[in-house]
Amino acid sequence: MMKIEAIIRPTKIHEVKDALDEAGFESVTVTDVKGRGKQKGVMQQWRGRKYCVDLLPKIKMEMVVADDSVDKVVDIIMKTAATGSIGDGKIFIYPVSKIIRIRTGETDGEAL
Ligand SMILES: Nc1ncnc2c1ncn2[C@@H]1O[C@H](COP(=O)(O)OP(=O)(O)OP(=O)(O)O)[C@@H](O)[C@H]1O
Repeated sequence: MMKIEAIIRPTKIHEVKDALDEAGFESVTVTDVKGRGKQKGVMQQWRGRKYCVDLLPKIKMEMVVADDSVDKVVDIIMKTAATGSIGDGKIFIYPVSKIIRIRTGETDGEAL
């Protein structure tokens, strides 16, 4: 079991979520976050004055899936979250040691 954590543009969340849902990956945790990548924010202008917005709003999606689903989920996120411009985001993948469904006590694959 692997956890896929994707930091994406807020404007892309519905497209990504719908595509994952259509492929049978409906379980997800979504959080509003702020962050920055290599470009360290963006310059903006307000009333003639320039200022740097250091931390940009992003969406963090977290999904735990079976090992053999990782490539498929990553592929869907790559295809739907990309615009080709800087700030498209990043995907981090971690191993998960245990899952427990609180309602039934089922574990691991049965609790996915
Ligand atoms: N190394 C990192 N560690 C933690 N969070 C990161 C890391 N890289 C990116 N992020 C998160 O992902 C978001 C989007 O990253 P972003 O796409 O700007 O990365 P990048 O490396 O600058 O790539 P790009 O050149 O495509 O912009 C950031 O705002 C931040 O929240």
